[in-house]
Amino acid sequence: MTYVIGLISGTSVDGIDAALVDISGTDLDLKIELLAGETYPYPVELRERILAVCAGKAISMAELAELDDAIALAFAQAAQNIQNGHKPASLIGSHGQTIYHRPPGGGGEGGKGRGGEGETRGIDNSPLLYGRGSPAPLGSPAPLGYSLQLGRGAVIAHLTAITTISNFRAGDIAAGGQGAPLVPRVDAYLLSHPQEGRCIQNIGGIGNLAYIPPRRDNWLEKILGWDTGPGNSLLDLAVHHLTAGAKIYDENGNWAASGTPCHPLVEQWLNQDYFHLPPPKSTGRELFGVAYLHQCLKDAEIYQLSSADLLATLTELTAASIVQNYRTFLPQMPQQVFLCGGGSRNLYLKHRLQILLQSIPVLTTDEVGLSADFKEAIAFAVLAYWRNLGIPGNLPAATGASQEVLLGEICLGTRD
Ligand SMILES: Nc1ncnc2c1ncn2[C@@H]1O[C@H](COP(=O)(O)OP(=O)(O)OP(=O)(O)O)[C@@H](O)[C@H]1O
Ligand SMILES: CC(=O)N[C@H]1[C@@H]2OC[C@@H](O2)[C@@H](O)[C@@H]1O[C@H](C)C(=O)O
Repeated sequence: MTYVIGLISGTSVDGIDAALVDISGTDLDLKIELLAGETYPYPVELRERILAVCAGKAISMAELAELDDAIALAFAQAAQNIQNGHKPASLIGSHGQTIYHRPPGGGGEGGKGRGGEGETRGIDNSPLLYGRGSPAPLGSPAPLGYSLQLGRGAVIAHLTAITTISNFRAGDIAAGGQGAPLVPRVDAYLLSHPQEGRCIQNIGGIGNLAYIPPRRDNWLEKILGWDTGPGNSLLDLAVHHLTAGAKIYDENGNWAASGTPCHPLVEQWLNQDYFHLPPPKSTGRELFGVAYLHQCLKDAEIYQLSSADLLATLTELTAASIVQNYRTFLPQMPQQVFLCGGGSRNLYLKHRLQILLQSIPVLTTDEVGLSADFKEAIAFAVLAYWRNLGIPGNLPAATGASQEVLLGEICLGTRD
């Protein structure tokens, strides 16, 4: 039994999800108990700075250092707070805050071409048109991916005096992988079923899935995972735009539910390259961000949609892109789909997924005993625990890495 803290702020940049978890076992005997889970919202000014950088704002190295420190401090504070009233943790797994993600291959599978503010690349700035990009010159190796998470583990380890593992994506990327998604291996051990094939669908800012076949024969070799595309990112940006910043998300999907999706637009948007790119694939706000929303708004002009219709249409894009990913790339459809992440609280989105998936039940991971809100934070606690035991954390079938690797860098929790 080991008390571990998992910390992550995801692509929604809404705050730091912290989980204090009691972990035992290692793979099929892996067990977790969530002792405490809390979201600590970022101070408004820090959130705005992070979002601006994610949207492509150019900052100086000094500003980058300042941002890194502010994030590390907020993560260390979250680690301290989540332990209140509990036995102290012996390990922290801190994902940090992604501010930039470029998938490998240099083909723009999600990391290129969104043309955000500050974007200086001389490429097609239309996020809807930019896709597979130009091939690398003959003889040159495909470029590795790059993924930058802020919130240095060394600072968290020092401030908390707890050994901290961070920078989880770098090892997978060095082995040629996407560096994402990393949660599917944890999902596999916590959520597999002896008879049922399951999809675990995270709907955060970005959506990702883990496909877990029934737990028999060589099931582990058949697990898949990839980023499906937008989760809530476009919805949140649209709500912010439509309310001039007064609201930042569509609570329970109520606003979208009062509108009607424009299906021709959804069909048009589903032609976008990312949805047709075979896995392994990953993406981020670099593609499904501000510039993407603006292109959507432009496309929607000729239909003269109301605000509610626009939100219903963007919600439909999220739901339909998830289902299109399943139908195109899964060896077979799952028997059950379990949602997690903030989007699982969007009742209209959940309803649309259920309609599109017809007879396949759409549930949440809460219904099988794993917190839908804190699953990602729990997963980074488990990844740290594995790293500490010398157990690899990536799933090459999900990330495309050439091999299993140890994920994360260890900073000992010693104070001078
Ligand atoms: N009650 C709710 N109704 C509708 N949407 C909600 C609700 N609660 C949360 N959300 C959505 O969930 C988002 C946050 O989800 P989550 O914390 O899972 O994302 P994330 O972890 O930042 O992203 P990612 O998984 O891509 O890294 C919010 O920005 C909002 O859009
Ligand atoms: C670069 C990065 O932070 N990617 C996130 C993001 O958020 C959802 C999706 O895109 C996912 O694949 C990944 O995170 C989760 C935690 C993962 O690695 O499994």
